[in-house]
Amino acid sequence: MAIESHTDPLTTEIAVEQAHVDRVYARLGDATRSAEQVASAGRSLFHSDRGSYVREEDGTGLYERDVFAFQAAKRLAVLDGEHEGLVFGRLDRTDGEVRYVGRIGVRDDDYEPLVIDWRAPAAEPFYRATPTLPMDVVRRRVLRCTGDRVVGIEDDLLDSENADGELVVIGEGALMAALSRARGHQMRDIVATIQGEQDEAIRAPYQGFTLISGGPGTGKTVVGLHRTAYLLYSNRRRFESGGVLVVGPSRVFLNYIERVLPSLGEESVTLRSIGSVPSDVLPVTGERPDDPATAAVKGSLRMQPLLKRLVLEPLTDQPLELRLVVQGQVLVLRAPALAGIRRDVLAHHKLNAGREAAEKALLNALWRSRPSEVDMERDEFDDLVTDLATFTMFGHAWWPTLSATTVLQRLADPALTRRLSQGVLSARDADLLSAGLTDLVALGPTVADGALLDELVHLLGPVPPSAEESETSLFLDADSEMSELVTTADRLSVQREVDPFDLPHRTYAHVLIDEAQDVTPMQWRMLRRRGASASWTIVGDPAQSSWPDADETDRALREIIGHAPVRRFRMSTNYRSPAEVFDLASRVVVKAFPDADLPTAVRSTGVEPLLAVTDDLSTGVVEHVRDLLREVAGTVGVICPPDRRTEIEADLLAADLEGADRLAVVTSTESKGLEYDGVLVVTPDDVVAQAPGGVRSLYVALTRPTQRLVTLDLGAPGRWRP
Ligand SMILES: Nc1ncnc2c1ncn2[C@@H]1O[C@H](COP(=O)(O)OP(=O)(O)OP(=O)(O)O)[C@@H](O)[C@H]1O
Repeated sequence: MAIESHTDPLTTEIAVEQAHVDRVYARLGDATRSAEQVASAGRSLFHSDRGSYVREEDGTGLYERDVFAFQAAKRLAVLDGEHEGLVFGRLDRTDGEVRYVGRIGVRDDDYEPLVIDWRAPAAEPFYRATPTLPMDVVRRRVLRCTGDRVVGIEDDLLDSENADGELVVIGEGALMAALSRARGHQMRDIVATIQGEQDEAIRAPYQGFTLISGGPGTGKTVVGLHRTAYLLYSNRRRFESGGVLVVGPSRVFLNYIERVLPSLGEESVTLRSIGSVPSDVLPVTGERPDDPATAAVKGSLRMQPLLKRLVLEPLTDQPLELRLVVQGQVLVLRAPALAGIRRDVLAHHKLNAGREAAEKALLNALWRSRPSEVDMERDEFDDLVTDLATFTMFGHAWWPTLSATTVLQRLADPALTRRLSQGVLSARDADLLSAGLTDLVALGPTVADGALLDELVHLLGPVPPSAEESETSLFLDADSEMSELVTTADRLSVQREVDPFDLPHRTYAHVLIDEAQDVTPMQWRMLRRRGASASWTIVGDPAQSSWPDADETDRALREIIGHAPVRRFRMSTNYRSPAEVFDLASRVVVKAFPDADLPTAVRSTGVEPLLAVTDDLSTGVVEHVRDLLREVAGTVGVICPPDRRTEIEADLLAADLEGADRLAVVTSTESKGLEYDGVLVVTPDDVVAQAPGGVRSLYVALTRPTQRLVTLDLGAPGRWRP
């Protein structure tokens, strides 16, 4: 149908862009069909180490453009058709050239670009050009698409002097439109509206350590994820074969961010919650929280010497002497001799790898202690002794293979813990630790236990597979698998042969740590094992930290960094919270932490936060949640102290609220990194009292809303108010 001249400029421009988008999808359809034929013929020859993935570099027998189109089509298949279009940007340049920018690159039959991948250097001006530095761009256009349909356009005129008189400019800017959109349960990519300072961090070279800091809502998480996609694009061979690990604070957080990388066309990344990082060496993962005081002990570097002592501590039910009969003569090794052998062997071997050496040392000691009546050659003596059932049984009992869980569980005994932790932990901390380990076997490890178990695997050496089986069945439950997202990279690592004498940690070529301010010193040690020769991106905001000893965690991080090159980026704009909400949150945090890095909120809604007081918490919560569900189109979060959660969940369930599928009840710790359109913070004073970070945890809660904030005090205005 011809476009009528009297249609409005938006309709006309949409039709123009739709025509180009149609060409792109048509090209992809054709290319996929022909490339699949070529690829399936060539697959047996060029099968890559990534399963069904034919590498761009491996296409020796395929025409380069076919491989290219095949890759593009494969990536297209993972895009979320309902939300995200393939093409999202257009640049009109001063020289008249038009470039389209998309989630992936697509070329036409003549290998001319129809769409440039957003990560390619040619797409850089899309993110960096400004009216003061237009980089030869006259107009930047953001296309809003639903699947393959163009539904909206937002333009920025960057160089009015060089603009052709016919150039149409539409909309008030894509960023504001994107920021005002209702939020769902999952984070979206921001590929169409990445801002200049964010782009610099995204495209920074991979080597060494890239540290990204900034206050709440400045896009640190989303920038980290886009950087991951950028690194995979720009160094695919290195990062796809070496693996990329993304670590976030919790399973809830992973669920929240899990769509972002696939929507950018990247799937070969391993996402793990901090509690599930050791799942490569342990059959269990930790998602349970500890109470803040116990978590502080478990996360501290003081645990390191304690665990070392624990590994050297003989088991209580170990035999005290070895006694056996050879040629009618009794040979005996008593406790001091056994202790000496144990010490010598452990000086050179990890416990689980030391059994053979221990047996040899026992044979040596027995040989030396034999009475003269024993008359035989050394070889004969060794054969005879090793065949004795007494000797074998002694070996099992005296030098058992130990799992990390079995060893850590010993610290649930307060007397042992107090003795072993002398000079390292106070008596109070030792008791907290013991109490915090009583449920280790019954309930599985806590998040903080994960790093302790990992340290123990490191100290003990892995349990050989045959010995592991009985341990494995202890905890495996449906839940434990959900704390990580299994990707191609994981599946490959599972297929790896296990060498019981080799440390089995999976290592990665790049590691991205989000919410790094909450990583404890013991967790940093655990992470370092996964990225010993990796490059790192570390994202965080100290003002949102739950960790009581900032110096200790800084030290642990500095130790990881060593002399590697460090690059720092600071994000300065808060894209999440309206100015009215962030103003309140900043006043709360600076009262306790005057050095907090406060960004500038980019958006204002004109609606002040509502600071409410109620005499009846149940009624108050239900009323305010009902109002919020009516006022915002997207999600509503109720952020409460841990001890009120069950009661609030029950009240909300009983109230049968309309729109409850948009509603979530979380603690401030769980709300880390998440956001909701409307937020109700219940009894902020209790949040301060019960959460590990005190006022900093309340600051996290107050900075979660994208639209509305309500706080609810019980009985009288709270002490938290600025
Ligand atoms: N350039 C952008 N365009 C559109 N949306 C953006 C942009 N940058 C950030 N956002 C949005 O701002 C919100 C906050 O981003 P993000 O969660 O990454 O911030 P953060 O710095 O990690 O926050 P916090 O420290 O509070 O967890 C998200 O909804 C994100 O999509």
